[in-house]
Amino acid sequence: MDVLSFVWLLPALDVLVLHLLQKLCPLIGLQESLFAVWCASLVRGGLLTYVVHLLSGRIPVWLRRELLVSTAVLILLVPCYVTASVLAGSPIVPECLHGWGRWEVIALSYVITGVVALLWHHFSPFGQEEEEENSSASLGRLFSCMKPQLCRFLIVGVFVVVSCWSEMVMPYYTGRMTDWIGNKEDPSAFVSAIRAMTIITIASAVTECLCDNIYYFTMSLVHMGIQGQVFEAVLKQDIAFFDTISTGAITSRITTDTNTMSESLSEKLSLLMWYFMRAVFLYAFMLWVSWKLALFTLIGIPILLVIPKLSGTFYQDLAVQVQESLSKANHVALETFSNMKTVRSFANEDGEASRYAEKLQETYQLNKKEAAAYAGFMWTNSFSGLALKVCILYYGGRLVASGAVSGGDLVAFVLYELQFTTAVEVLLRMYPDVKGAVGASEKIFEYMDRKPQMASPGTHAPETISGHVTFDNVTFSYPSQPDTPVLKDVSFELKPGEVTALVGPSSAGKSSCVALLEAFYEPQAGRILIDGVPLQDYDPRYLHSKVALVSQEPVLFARSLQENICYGLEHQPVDAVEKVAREANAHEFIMSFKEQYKTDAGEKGGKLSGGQRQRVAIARALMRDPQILILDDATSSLDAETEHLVQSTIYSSERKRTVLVIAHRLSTVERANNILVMVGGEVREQGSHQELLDRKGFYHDLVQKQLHGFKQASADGEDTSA
Ligand SMILES: Nc1ncnc2c1ncn2[C@@H]1O[C@H](COP(=O)(O)OP(=O)(O)OP(=O)(O)O)[C@@H](O)[C@H]1O
Repeated sequence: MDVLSFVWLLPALDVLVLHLLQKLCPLIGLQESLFAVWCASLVRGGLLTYVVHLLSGRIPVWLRRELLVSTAVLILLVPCYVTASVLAGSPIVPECLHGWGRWEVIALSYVITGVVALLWHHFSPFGQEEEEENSSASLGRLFSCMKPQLCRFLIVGVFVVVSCWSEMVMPYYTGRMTDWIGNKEDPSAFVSAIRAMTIITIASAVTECLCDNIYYFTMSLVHMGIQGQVFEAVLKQDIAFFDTISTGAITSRITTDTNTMSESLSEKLSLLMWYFMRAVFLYAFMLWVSWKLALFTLIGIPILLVIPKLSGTFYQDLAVQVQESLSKANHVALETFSNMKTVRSFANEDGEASRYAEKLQETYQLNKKEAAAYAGFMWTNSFSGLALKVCILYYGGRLVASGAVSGGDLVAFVLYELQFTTAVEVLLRMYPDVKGAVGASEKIFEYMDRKPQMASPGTHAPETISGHVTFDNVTFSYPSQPDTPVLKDVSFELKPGEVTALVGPSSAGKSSCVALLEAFYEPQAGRILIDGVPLQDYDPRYLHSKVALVSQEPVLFARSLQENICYGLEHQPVDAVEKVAREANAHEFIMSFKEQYKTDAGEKGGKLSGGQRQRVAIARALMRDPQILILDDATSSLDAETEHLVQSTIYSSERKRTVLVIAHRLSTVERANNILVMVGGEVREQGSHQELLDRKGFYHDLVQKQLHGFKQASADGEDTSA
């Protein structure tokens, strides 16, 4: 069934239901009463809503939503009109009462509904079906995060009910006192009312205090849980994720977004709970005092409900935009502070300051819009609330004049009503905030739900591996640049007990081979095997305990040197730490520090020189006693003598490990068992140093160029000294 035929089917069904009801009502004795109108309308509405839901799988979500709104308007038009005129004192007009069975009334109600539907379609911000689904999904997720604290929330709920009930009886006693002042028939009534009010006030204050205490404590537990979960989820992501999303955006998500969400939730949810309970109790008391006035109040409530729904979504969108804009500003600040030396050396403090100011300006513009949306929402809310109060006073005055209610009842009702509209207003005012929190949570759950793009991790973890690595026709491009292959049909082997060197010009793809061997990415074609088993079949933890990498720019953590060397390994004996530090030729300089192995490395190892950082990083890799050791230009910052010492350790080690060395300084790799020459993402040559020199190919050219470069540099040096 197409959308159009469905839209026609609904009115046809409606007219049929109306005719049936018109015939049925007199048969079952429902005539000329308000009750009959409401019963018939509820049956009609129920049937239409059921049909919309029944066929909802075949129509778009937006149409279902709009049909439901139209159905609500359609079925409420006549009963609301009849009720309002009856409450205003007009007698029941049978024609009017049965209006929903007359053609012209049906036609008129359809015209009004059509106009409302059109206005709704154009001005309702609920255009995006996905958004709505996301919102409710996020809300569901938020509640599921609170589930573990269900018991505490139940206790809070009980306290809320007790406290609200205590508050509710106050206006009742005030009303009784008004009657006592008017009549003075029962002198003890005043004293007992005052006594009851005192006891109830104390009880209410105590329960409220207890409730708030438990609630805020529970919410901080929920916050802690969510923050921990997001952090864990981010840590599990593949490296491509960190390539595409800035560190600023990630940290903002973990800190700012979770804070915004928890703050708004803990504060607003508490208010929501209190005021909702209050509204329920207040309305019950209002019904008890005067059902007519209570019904009259209820008619005005839908007006108060529609406004926040409209502005709430607008506000939510703005809240998301503000969060994004803030995260961009954070990113600029983070990038600047983490590269402070570069900024200073280029004297670009002003440039960075204006870049930051630019981002803040964007946030400010959005904040202005957000504030305007909030102010508009508040204004419409207060205005509609005020209008409702005036109408109630007018109608209440007429009821007192006719003797339907006493003066004391009217006072009690007005007191209840004042509190009730305040409660509804607060509930509605919080709606955008809760929506804002849901907006922030959507982004958080996006991270929590994000599945790493790589194939699910393997489980292969043999007791030992020999470390035979095979690159078998590997083709690879980075996920951020899928159309630019950086490795093309690359094949080579790394044998246990041998040192293999990877050389070639810059951007040849050497580090990309390392990234693949570290399983940071997966190749688009070909396979990488260790001891004949595909890399992705290995358990990632096991793999990283067997394969260790010292990268081009090793990053140390702002912890002691000992902690840095033992990174990822717990409780290592001091002897073992010193042994690997000696092998990496780091022991001597570490001992020269006042605090020796306890010396703090500074942020990113900033308190050490480049060469010292590299040696600590080599020690860190050796500490794991890896079967496969990768040194990606890891000795580039060392002086010739230190580099020679470090290399001696690696080349002459008794441990028969597989070593892959990447180096720009070709003198470093002369002793390697096998040298692979990479150019433009392909392996062009391989062999020993001598074999490659004899071949007079790329390697020979590279060596010649470096030799020439050195000679030129020394000649320049001599000239200058002369
Ligand atoms: N994370 C990344 N995302 C996208 N492209 C990348 C990424 N890392 C490297 N590349 C690109 O891959 C190509 C090969 O880079 P790679 O780092 O493997 O070269 P290299 O031979 O190690 O160079 P160098 O000797 O200068 O370190 C380059 O063109 C580079 O721009």
